[in-house]
Amino acid sequence: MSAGLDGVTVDIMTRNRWTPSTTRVLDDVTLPLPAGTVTALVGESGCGKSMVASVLTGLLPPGSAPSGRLRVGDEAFTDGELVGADRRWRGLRGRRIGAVPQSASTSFTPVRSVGAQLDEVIGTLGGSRDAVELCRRVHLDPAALRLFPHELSGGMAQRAAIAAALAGDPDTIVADEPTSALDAELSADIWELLAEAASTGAAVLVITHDVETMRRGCDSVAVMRAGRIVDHRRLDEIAASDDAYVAGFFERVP
Ligand SMILES: Nc1ncnc2c1ncn2[C@@H]1O[C@H](COP(=O)(O)OP(=O)(O)OP(=O)(O)O)[C@@H](O)[C@H]1O
Ligand code: NI
Repeated sequence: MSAGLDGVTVDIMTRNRWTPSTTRVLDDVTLPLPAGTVTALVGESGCGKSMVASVLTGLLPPGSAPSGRLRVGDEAFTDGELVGADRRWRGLRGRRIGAVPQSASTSFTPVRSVGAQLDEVIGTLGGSRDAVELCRRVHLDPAALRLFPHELSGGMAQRAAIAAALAGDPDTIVADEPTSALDAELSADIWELLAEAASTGAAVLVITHDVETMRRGCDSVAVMRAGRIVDHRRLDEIAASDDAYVAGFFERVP
């Protein structure tokens, strides 16, 4: 099932001493996420990439005033419904939309084994696969289920976090910088894993700074600047852009 943002603008009300002011963090963002593909989202720090993830997961911060439309499969959320208070969000998160956090360490509590925590997620979401099957899907040795989060390597922890995101069999997957803590080889593995999830029909969005290994698993790249999508094309096309801001992200891509 495909997903996508359509003309989404988000203003956040902030209070500076006594003067309320509004910051536009997303400006008319249209980002289609077709089923079966991986879309990468790049852009300078603070340009709004994580806000796009917040829109997709219904987790915009308090004080957000959104407009526009989000589509997830056959569900559509318009304007105020985008803040995530809508009851439909509860059925969506985890089941239709899986989120992979930036740091795997934020997905797991240190006090219980990885297996116990995965079982809990599967139970809550009514997932059809058990923890061992999920491990196989993310190429994680099921022996890791007996371990505590601090006993996993960075790459293993990120695989376990992806396993948790896949537990409810979501058809849209949003990963915010899933490879930022990993070396190039492990990053490439994670991209391949996300591409594998897409090959089973999921729409995958990966927010990243990792242009060197993204070629291992991405179908198109969207570039953001100051809350707007300024370009969105295939990696080979966009890397050859004449625009200095856009091309700047791909300088080190051989
Ligand atoms: N809770 C919040 N309240 C008000 N403004 C916020 C809030 N969270 C983020 N912002 C603002 O929204 C803008 C976009 O932030 P966002 O986190 O989406 O950037 P980003 O592109 O993900 O950056 P990075 O690469 O550093 O993660 C920034 O200007 C930030 O200051
Ligand atoms: Ni971010």
